[in-house]
Amino acid sequence: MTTAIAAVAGDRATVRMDGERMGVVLDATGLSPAARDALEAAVHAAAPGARVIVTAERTGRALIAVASGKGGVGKSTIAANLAIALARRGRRVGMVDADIYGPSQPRLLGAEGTRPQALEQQLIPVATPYGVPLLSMGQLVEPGRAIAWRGPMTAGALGQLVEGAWGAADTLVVDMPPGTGDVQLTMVQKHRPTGAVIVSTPQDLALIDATRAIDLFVKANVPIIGLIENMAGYRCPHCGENSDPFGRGGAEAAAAELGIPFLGRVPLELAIRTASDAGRPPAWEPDDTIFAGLATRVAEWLAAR
Ligand SMILES: Nc1ncnc2c1ncn2[C@@H]1O[C@H](COP(=O)(O)OP(=O)(O)OP(=O)(O)O)[C@@H](O)[C@H]1O
Repeated sequence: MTTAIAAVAGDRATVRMDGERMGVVLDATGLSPAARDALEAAVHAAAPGARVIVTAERTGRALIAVASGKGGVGKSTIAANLAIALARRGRRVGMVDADIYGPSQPRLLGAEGTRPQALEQQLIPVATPYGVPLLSMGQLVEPGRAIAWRGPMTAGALGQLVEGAWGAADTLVVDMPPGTGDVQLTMVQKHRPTGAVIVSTPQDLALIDATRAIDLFVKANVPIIGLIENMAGYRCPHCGENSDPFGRGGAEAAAAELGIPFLGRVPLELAIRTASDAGRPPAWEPDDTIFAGLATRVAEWLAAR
């Protein structure tokens, strides 16, 4: 079978055994999307049953997937604020909202109701008041209709967002849907994120889910930049006192156990919710230290790679 793969793909193919199953990594650098698809189909035909992963053409642009094992942990809030905080540190950041089941970036980034224009079939990101241009699933599909989308449609939509006209952007933050579905698989297989940031809450259950999300990236050889603990402790809006209803240090310990870096904690704070829901991300405030700290760690990771 290896000879058959070499016959159709030459040295673009690297064959690995994944347990009982054959895995083929195809380097599609320099190929057009059509040639890439044809090569992938030829390898599938030459090696029936093998798992084929196509690596997208490498550009200098970093792609950071922000993911969580389950919904409602604040992944979108963290993604928006991390993007802004990275932009404030001098990176040129774009936001891809791939959360097909609950695209919230247009609201979080104060760009609700916007629609991107297309130029020669390439989507042009919309500007936001925070210097982070945006393309969102929510701009491509009527609210509530994405639920009925199947794999190929979600894969196509994700491709349109990631391959938009991002111009000078050197970093794309991708707000992933929760869990480990079609969008995640397409993301890791076709678009090869530079790294993944995992968001979790302090409760054990969320961390079990986070572990599943981490696995998906690890199996696909996508490095984990680190874990962010959100809703970590409660900061009282009246007295400013911090309390930890779910205990303290759980996520940090879990990160150590999983062998991944811990990027920091974001407290559960009424002001974060009200400002975020009103389209005024807290990372934009001059006195922000929470998201600035997270962005520093992510920027250092990007610089060191
Ligand atoms: N640190 C925080 N303090 C207070 N509220 C927060 C915090 N983080 C997120 N929230 C609020 O929790 C709610 C859920 O957050 P968000 O939409 O970011 O979660 P999510 O994980 O992206 O959810 P989904 O997967 O459903 O899109 C929002 O109302 C948000 O404002």
